[in-house]
Amino acid sequence: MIALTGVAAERGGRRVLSDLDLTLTERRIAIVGANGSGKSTFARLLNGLVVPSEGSVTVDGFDTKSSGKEVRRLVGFVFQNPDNQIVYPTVAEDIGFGLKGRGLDKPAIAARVAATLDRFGLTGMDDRLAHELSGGERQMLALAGVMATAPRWLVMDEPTTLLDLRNTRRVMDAVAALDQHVVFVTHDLDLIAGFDRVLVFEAGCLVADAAPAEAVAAYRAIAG
Ligand SMILES: Nc1ncnc2c1ncn2[C@@H]1O[C@H](COP(=O)(O)OP(=O)(O)OP(=O)(O)O)[C@@H](O)[C@H]1O
Repeated sequence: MIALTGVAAERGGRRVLSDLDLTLTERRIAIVGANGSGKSTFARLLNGLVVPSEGSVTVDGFDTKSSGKEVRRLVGFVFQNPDNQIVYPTVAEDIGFGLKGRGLDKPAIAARVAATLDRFGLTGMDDRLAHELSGGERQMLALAGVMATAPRWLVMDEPTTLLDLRNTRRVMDAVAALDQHVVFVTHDLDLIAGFDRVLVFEAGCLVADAAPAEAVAAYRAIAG
């Protein structure tokens, strides 16, 4: 469970989110709202990339302020642009990187990398240079790299924005197959129809928190 208690957050010294009191337990949670409404900031609060200026955020009891390391193991984060998280030249090295420091020996890392490539449709791409992959392949690599570390929660910040229809479908199919809890930030309202819960942000406030049909109607009403 992720719990936000009396949370406010600042970016660049300015308050951009206020009055957040909610618990997240569902498996598929979407975050929608206008540009600048605070969606990315909310997503970043969940894994400690941003810590609250007021209140607290806890993940399974670990506070993001005082237990950042534990929180980042529990909550994986996928950025809009995969280039922000692919750090190693080849596909296999990049996935292996995230597994270092977890008490796995070399053969165990190799086995986990191979299984992950398989699972995300990247089989045989081990030695491909990440920067030579297509945008869709790079986003799958970013997702695979995070999932290889087996987080309990996955936060995705507009992961399909740079993708064409086919690759968007590919990412959404991969997400649908995950056992993990997923928090998914998007402007594409078609993608979230089957989600359990949708949070709507407007000007730094949570203004609707409901099932998709009701939340999307509230969002459309606000957007005019
Ligand atoms: N690093 C930063 N420094 C200063 N201000 C920031 C920073 N990041 C975000 N902000 C500001 O915080 C507010 C909320 O931004 P945030 O990125 O959370 O919104 P968003 O809803 O994700 O927007 P978008 O849909 O455009 O991605 C905006 O006013 C933005 O300008």
